[in-house]
Amino acid sequence: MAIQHRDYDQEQKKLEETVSIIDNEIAQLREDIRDATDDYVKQVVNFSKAKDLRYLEDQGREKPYFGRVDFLKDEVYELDSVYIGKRGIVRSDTFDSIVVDWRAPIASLYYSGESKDAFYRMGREIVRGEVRLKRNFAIEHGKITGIYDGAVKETINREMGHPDEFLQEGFIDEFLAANLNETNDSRLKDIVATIQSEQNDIIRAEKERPIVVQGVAGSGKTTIALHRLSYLIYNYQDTMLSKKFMVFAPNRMFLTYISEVLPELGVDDVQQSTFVDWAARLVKPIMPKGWRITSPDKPLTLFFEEDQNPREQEMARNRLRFKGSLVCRDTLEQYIRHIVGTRIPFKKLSFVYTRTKQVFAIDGEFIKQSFLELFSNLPYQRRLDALRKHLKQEMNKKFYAHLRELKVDLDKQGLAKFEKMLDQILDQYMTSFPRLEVFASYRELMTDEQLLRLLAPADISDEIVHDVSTSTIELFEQERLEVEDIAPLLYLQHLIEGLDKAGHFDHTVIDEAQDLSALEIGVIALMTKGHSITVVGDIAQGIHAYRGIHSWDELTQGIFQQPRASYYTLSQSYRSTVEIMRCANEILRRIELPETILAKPVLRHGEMPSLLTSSAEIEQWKMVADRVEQYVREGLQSIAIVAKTIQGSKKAHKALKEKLPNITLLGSKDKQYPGGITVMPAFLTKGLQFDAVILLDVHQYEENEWDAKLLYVAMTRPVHRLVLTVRQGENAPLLADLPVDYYVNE
Ligand SMILES: Nc1ncnc2c1ncn2[C@@H]1O[C@H](COP(=O)(O)OP(=O)(O)OP(=O)(O)O)[C@@H](O)[C@H]1O
Repeated sequence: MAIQHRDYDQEQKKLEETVSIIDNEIAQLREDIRDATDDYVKQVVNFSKAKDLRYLEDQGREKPYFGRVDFLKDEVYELDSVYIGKRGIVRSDTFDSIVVDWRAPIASLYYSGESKDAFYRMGREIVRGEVRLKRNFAIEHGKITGIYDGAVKETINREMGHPDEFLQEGFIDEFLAANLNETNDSRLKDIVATIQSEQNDIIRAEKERPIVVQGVAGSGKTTIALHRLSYLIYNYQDTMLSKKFMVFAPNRMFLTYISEVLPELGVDDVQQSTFVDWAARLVKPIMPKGWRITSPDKPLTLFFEEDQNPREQEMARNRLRFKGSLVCRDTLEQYIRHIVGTRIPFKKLSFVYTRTKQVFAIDGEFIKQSFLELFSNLPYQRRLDALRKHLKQEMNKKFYAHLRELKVDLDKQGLAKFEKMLDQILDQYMTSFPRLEVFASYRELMTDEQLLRLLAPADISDEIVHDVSTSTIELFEQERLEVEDIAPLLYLQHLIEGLDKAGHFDHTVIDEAQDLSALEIGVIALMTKGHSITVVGDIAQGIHAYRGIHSWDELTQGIFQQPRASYYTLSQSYRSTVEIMRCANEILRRIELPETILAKPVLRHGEMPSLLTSSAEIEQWKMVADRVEQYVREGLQSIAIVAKTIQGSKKAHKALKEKLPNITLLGSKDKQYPGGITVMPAFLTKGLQFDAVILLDVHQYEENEWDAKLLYVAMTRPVHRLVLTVRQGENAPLLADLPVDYYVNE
């Protein structure tokens, strides 16, 4: 084991030297910032020094680095030995870098592993060479407690051959295994010491290109998207501001959950929001006064609660899917073309200059061509302004040519008079162009069935068009918008007025992106400079039958074409034990998805999932409460009791709160995940993780794609323990083929 490592003494000595340098730096920094100052520049410098000091005192001194990489540069044949830590540390007397920040270009070698032809990028330059050593350290209280050499692929190659065969089975290196076994709470943490090579590629992907990541449950998507923010801000601080970074996630609780890790990564001032909260603020100014937006939970009730009207469900599905689709985007664009084609007369513009009796005219066809071609990239309203300006220039050209021809020299007054007259004529002329108002236009399109039929693509059935317009009429009669109206309204605003550039993001992360609609992602893309977007999600976890992305092609081919998106997949799963993932994968096998890749759990074993069967409700609550108490006694800190629906979670809370007084009921309005014993509906577990999960009434999940996905999401949340409960005599279709040796029946 590590303590006996041949280089142990040498590495321990190196560590002690590093700590001693850090002690000097700490003393120096304390000295530097001791005195208060009025000088603004000094204040800024001191602020930054105080931050460095805090890091060195709190973390740097304790564990200055976690890894080392030895790199033999090709041309100079020089061996660089670099120690890598959470933050870079530079000696202030010699300016030598004693620890390299994990985000620095050269640190990339540490993550890509040993290789004969390794390289890293320094700006535009590519530095090539050979990675001779990749070493990980476990350090506690200034002592090295473990040294692990080699990246997984190389180790296996060296020792056993055929690395890919082993990797298929989730073989991981010892250092990562040691780190994962330490997982004993549900908080998201930084993984800078154990980022895997395929994760590193995503974190360090070029900033100007959108990236789309399909990753299985627990593959680290959320974690690496946040590490990417940290990487970007470190490497592009001249062109990017972290306060202009935006993270979109599915609910407020999840946002608080992820925000805990951001300061650790050195990016504590990024914006975070759900799509609805952010977009609702943008849409408010274009909504009619007094109108409201319906709760985002409403469709969940309609689709997941029992005894709902099937026709109503179908209508809602048709309407909501349409409003979130790229087909809707195309229909909105078609609407603008339709207005231009049918409601603008493009009359001839002409007037008589009374002083010389000269007629000045611009042909209607010329005006039409100018409008269609010259300004096609501008929003409609700005096109009108641009056209007016263009017509004025054309008229002026004609007028001055006329004056030159007559050899007339007009004085200032004469020119001003002409300009005034021209302005009046143009103002009058432009009244023939309808001024579009965003909401009125949207309402017209969505509620006029004939018009919608005319403008929607032919492959959208008449039934869908009918459902969209009749149910939207009903909704609007109650002076209500639904969440799915927001994205098309903003897109229409982009087409008519343009979106406010001041609110643009330097980089955007969209987490759990499969649950947003393609149009919502399209709107976010419009608001992100240079399409610098990181989209992460898992099609298998898309729980909304009525919305969401069904295939990443919708984004890679429908939105991110210029520049083209890079697409990545992650199949290694780090969260749950092998036993839990084996059961969860069985659920996924039951549904056919275009891009399903089953999760490969890392080789971390734990207890078998339990199936608790009860004959009556009262017995079930007792079993659940007993199990929770047992887990608490065992030291598990976060235990989630998960019902299929909101109603179910309320019922469970009521039934359990006497037996478990510390239990907290969570709903989508909650902002804080309190830890401990919680009860919540399955959709709310999205993205979170818990030590243990108890899934209530699994027989309620029906044999359809959406219920299977919802169950899969909930089953992939626990780090250590999974319990499923069913009622005796009830058929649980999604568990029907679960091999009996995959769980313990109790
Ligand atoms: N390279 C790694 N080293 C150590 N832990 C890791 C690594 N990658 C991921 N993890 C851990 O795996 C767990 C799951 O990560 P995360 O929540 O980011 O995954 P996800 O893909 O977003 O999951 P889901 O889609 O299921 O919500 C976390 O506890 C994270 O710390």
